[in-house]
Amino acid sequence: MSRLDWTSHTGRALHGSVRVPGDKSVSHRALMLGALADGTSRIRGFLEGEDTRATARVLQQLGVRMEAPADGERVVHGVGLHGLRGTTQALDCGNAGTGMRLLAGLLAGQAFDSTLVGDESLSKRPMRRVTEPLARMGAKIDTQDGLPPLQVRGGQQLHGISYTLPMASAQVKSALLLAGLYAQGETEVIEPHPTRDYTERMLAAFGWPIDFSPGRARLSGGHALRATDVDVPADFSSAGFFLVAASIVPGSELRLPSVGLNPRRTGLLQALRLMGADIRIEHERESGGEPVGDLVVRHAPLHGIELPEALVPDMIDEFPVLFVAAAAAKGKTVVRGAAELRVKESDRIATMASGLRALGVAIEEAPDGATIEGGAIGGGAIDSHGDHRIAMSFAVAGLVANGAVRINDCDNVATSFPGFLDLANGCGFHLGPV
Ligand SMILES: O=C(O)C1=C[C@@H](OP(=O)(O)O)[C@@H](O)[C@H](O)C1
Ligand SMILES: C=C(OP(=O)(O)O)C(=O)O
Repeated sequence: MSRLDWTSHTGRALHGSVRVPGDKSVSHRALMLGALADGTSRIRGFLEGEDTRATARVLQQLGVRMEAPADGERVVHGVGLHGLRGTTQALDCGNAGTGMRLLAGLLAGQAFDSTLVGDESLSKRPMRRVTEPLARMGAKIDTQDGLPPLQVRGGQQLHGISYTLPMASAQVKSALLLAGLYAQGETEVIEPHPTRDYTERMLAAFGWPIDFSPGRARLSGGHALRATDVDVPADFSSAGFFLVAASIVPGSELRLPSVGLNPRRTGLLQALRLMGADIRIEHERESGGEPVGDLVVRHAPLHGIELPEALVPDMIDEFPVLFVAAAAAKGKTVVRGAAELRVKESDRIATMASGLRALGVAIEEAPDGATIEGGAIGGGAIDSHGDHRIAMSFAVAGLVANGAVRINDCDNVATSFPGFLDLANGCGFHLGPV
């Protein structure tokens, strides 16, 4: 297959209003809960990304009818908690860790067998973190040495457990809560550090009794989900590329309307402010049970920081672009406590370190982070390793580099951010296919 490469050049100052697409985490969950609900749910602001479309296709393979009346809209005809139909076909989650891990929990309680598969990158990502606690609940899931494909055996009676997560992971928490819908008794999940709570909030919105507070969630089986409409906010992680871009390009000012501001997602905002960024929140409001607001970011000189470790789970997907901000900042930035980055779509510590080094940036890797010497970024060629966030982060680096930045293998940007190229060029990037 031919791979799409991009080149990013310095352009003009960034200006305008950038409407980034819908939140990926919320879109996956809205499809899943809509599918299991009684009645019809309408999702607005749905992310038309490859990850979330893969989840939609999997649910359709399991007998859920869905319509797409417009771009960014889905009507999901729920089949009820016990209405999914098994299929002998493999269920392809594409590139999405979220899709596969949440579906593993959801499928563990069904009466039928299923097989979950993924692309090359997903096939290397650890699944024992979900299969082990699910097995404690009575699930039977076979893996290839802890890796996909997952063979989920149906017909198992699950029972609730109390489980303390060994790592901060909203995906593992959510997998257990979804299995908990089918379990006898109570399922409790305790986290070492609170993570995004979309599953908990959305279960409550679909009428399932759930008790949750930061770091803890508890529910019992034996209830029903009631269809409800979901308004998906714009994805803070997608906004993150523009927050860094406008911060580092002199003369820039961007407005990012209606961005989801769930506090478990906005660690990058705090990190950038600690570095000296000028980011304002306007029109803060609530939409669909989630805080949203318009972000206004202006250029400001950034300086290096020692990133507070407590922020790490709240910005787990934003490290690639934070590394670019650190490379463009004055002084040294130290990141620790972020070992989870090594098991994302790529090893994001290693891919960022090799990419930044190729652009002449001094960066030292640690097992759980990196130390980055800010200063000049040069031109050069980097490999995204098929990782969407790495590709977009280096597109941002190109804005301030002393020469063109060539980014290999950018097809995967469509997994989380379809339309990135046009939105970026519309506000002043100088980015295009090679
Ligand atoms: O629950 C979710 O929607 C997600 C949780 C995070 O993964 P982990 O649970 O592995 O930290 C994040 O990296 C991913 O992009 C989306
Ligand atoms: C890690 C990510 O997603 P997932 O785990 O769903 O593949 C991401 O989008 O950065």
